[in-house]
Amino acid sequence: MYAQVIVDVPARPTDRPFDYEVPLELEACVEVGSRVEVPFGPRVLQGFVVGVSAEAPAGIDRSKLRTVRRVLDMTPPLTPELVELARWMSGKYLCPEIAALQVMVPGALKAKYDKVVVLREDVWRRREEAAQPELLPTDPVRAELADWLRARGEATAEALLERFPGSASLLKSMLAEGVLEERQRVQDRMSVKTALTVFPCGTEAELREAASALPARFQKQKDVLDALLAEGLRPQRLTELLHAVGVTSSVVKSLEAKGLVELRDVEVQRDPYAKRDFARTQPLPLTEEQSHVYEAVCGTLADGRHEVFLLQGVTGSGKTEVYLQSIQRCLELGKEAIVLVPEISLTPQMVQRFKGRFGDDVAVLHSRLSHGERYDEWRRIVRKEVRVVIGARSAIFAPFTKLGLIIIDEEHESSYKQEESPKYHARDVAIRRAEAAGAAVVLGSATPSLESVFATTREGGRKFRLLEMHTRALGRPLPPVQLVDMREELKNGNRSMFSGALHKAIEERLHKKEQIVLLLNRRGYATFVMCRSCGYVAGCPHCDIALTYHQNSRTLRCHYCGYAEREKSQCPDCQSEHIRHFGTGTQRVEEELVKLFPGIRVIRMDVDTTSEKGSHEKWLTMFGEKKADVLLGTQMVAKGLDFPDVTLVGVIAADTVLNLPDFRAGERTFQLLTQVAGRAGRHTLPGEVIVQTYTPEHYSIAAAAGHDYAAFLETELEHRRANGYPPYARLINITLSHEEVPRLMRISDALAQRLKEQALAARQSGEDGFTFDVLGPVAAPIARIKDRYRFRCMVKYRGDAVASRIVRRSVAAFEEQMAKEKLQISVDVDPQLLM
Ligand SMILES: Nc1ncnc2c1ncn2[C@@H]1O[C@H](COP(=O)(O)OP(=O)(O)OP(=O)(O)O)[C@@H](O)[C@H]1O
Ligand SMILES: [Zn+2]
Ligand SMILES: [Zn+2]
Repeated sequence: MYAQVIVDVPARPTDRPFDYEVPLELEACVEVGSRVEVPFGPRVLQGFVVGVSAEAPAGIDRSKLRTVRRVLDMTPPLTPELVELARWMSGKYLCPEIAALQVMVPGALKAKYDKVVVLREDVWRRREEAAQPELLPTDPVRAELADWLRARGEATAEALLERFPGSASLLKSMLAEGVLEERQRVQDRMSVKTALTVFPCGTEAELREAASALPARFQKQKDVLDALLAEGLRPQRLTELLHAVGVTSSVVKSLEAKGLVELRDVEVQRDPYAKRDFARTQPLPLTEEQSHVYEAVCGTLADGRHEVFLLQGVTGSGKTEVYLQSIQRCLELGKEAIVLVPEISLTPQMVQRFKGRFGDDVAVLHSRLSHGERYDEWRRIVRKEVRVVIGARSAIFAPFTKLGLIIIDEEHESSYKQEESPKYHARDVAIRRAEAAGAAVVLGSATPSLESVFATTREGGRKFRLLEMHTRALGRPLPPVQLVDMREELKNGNRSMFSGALHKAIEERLHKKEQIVLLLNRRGYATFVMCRSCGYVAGCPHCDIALTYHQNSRTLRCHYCGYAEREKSQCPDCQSEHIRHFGTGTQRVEEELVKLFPGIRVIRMDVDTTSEKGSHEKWLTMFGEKKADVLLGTQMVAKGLDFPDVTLVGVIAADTVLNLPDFRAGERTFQLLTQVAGRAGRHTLPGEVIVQTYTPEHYSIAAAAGHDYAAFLETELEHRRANGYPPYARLINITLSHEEVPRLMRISDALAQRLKEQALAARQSGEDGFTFDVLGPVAAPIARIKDRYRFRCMVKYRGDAVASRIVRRSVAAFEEQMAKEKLQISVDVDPQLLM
């Protein structure tokens, strides 16, 4: 048998399958998707099997083929379907195939390489037999060490020295002789967690008898047996048993010596939700709008067809209940389901809703899990112990084999795009995967992305089917939104960050004991340090970006390279002392709230207060228990939260995102305002929203205030069409970086030139149905990071396959330069962030 293997070297020259022979004894465990250890040049590497065949590959000298050394897992971590998906990702996102395969398995399975020592039996025997015995080294440990190693197969040097203390020089000389050999080995970063477990040996009657036969001085041993009997002879973890009975392990060891119990290592599942009880919930009777959507999805599920639905439902319309019941149906049909939610809204509330409905049938995958927890959740999927997975972006790679339904909640979120290689978009990967599996996809949002809405229109080719829900499930209207023009406030002498209207509204809520959500959009709102006399702004010496002020440590830090310096008391340019930090961080809002409303209880949620594991959850639980009046935060308070007593939502400044150099700025602003407004008045109490802004006339802000998606869409599409931006075209960002500007400029020009030539060549060779425009090169919006200058070419294209090929070929021409002179070229297909 032969295997085609993609090896763990993420570089272009090795980005293809290599052929290996599979030894007979491994044939049973090698399949497409297996992880193997193979020799590669002088090294040993991890690789993934992407093809197997009974015949030797044509045109290959069999005697030259090297063999697979080891299969790393009994069950392949990937399915053939995922291997195929990785190939597609590599083509679409222009990343090495190994990068796509690696992103599909948990971090714990990423290879770590270490060295082991093995005994060369042939050399050993030759020496023992041929040599004159008097010339052989006489160390008595020698033979012992060889025996031990022979029995174990292999051992690390540390293990050897631990077993044979003081034998370092022996080890060295045996290696020099060639009797021992050092080999590289692939090791998993994470092993399964095990715990010593006590297994009672014998029937209940036998153990009772044994217990009573024990002499009185063995009372402790009796206690242990009694404890085991009391638990119905259930195997128990050693530590727990010792703790419960109050004895030491020697007592259990004595029982083991008597053959009454046995101690064995048993795998322990790290279940992050183990200690939690989730109250089981029943399906709610659906509203008319909900059942309309549900029926449509079920129809497709029943047919086992692939179809993409765009579910546009206003905030609070009950999309989650529709997801839950659709999944229920999917499971009844014997299939599996994946639910993607943005990391930020993977809150306990969301997890609770899914665990509550499906109990242990759900695995949860998110980045706050430890490596080990994540690995264990993932293996529950491999072992088919769960049929539903809920998680952030990478959960799309859950190794299911009978996928029936993929749900993507808040489908417009830019966090579905991975910003490092492979730079994939989970929405597009989901659709591709569902297509191959014959599964349905539901994209849900109150504010769908323009790309998705466009795909439901005639002009967009009606690729998705639009389903709408216009009313809230609990019958409340959407809350009225009041826009407050902050320029007017300033004119009227109000210099506070709260307008008169917001101030009054907060006061009212405090009086009525209702709750408040305050949003401070921090993007573009970082606190920077500026001199009031000369306008000097403290910037990073290595990156073209302002330093951010951190109050806790009184330092200025660069968010790109980590550079830090002390707070300044004097302007380095003009020596003035009027240098101070500007901008409104959440901390400052909190301070002001406390000053204006004595006794107010504020929960602040931002990167600073949620970095600890579980803190997110702690704050939200506290807020849910009404232990605070205000939930103040960044984007993370805007989404998915469902608290009945929130009746006021305030936005401190709506325009902070609008001025970013990104064509999606208007879209992002509309989405954020609509989402956060949606947190108010979701249950029985009526809600109210106050949005403070310096540009109330901006169409994004005006449309959000009117809950008018259609108006927003019309204006925004107009802009996009006029400028040739998505959804009318797609983009590829090619960023080049180098330490020297003139060199970088020359290379960038050459790349742009080559892109144009390749496009022309494609057209001349008869390719059509595509467009391909090259913009730039220009300096990137952040023109320097870590002392490397950055230039950018932007490609606007239509026609995926051709465009990818053109870019791939053009970039390939610069490979040598990339290797030789520290040029970096990074390609981002369908970029979400343009910085
Ligand atoms: N059929 C129903 N009957 C009764 N209550 C319902 C029903 N469907 C949903 N709800 C309730 O309505 C509230 C809002 O629902 P949900 O949170 O699912 O809305 P959503 O559409 O996901 O909103 P958002 O986009 O704002 O997150 C929840 O408290 C939910 O329990
Ligand atoms: Zn100055
Ligand atoms: Zn920097």
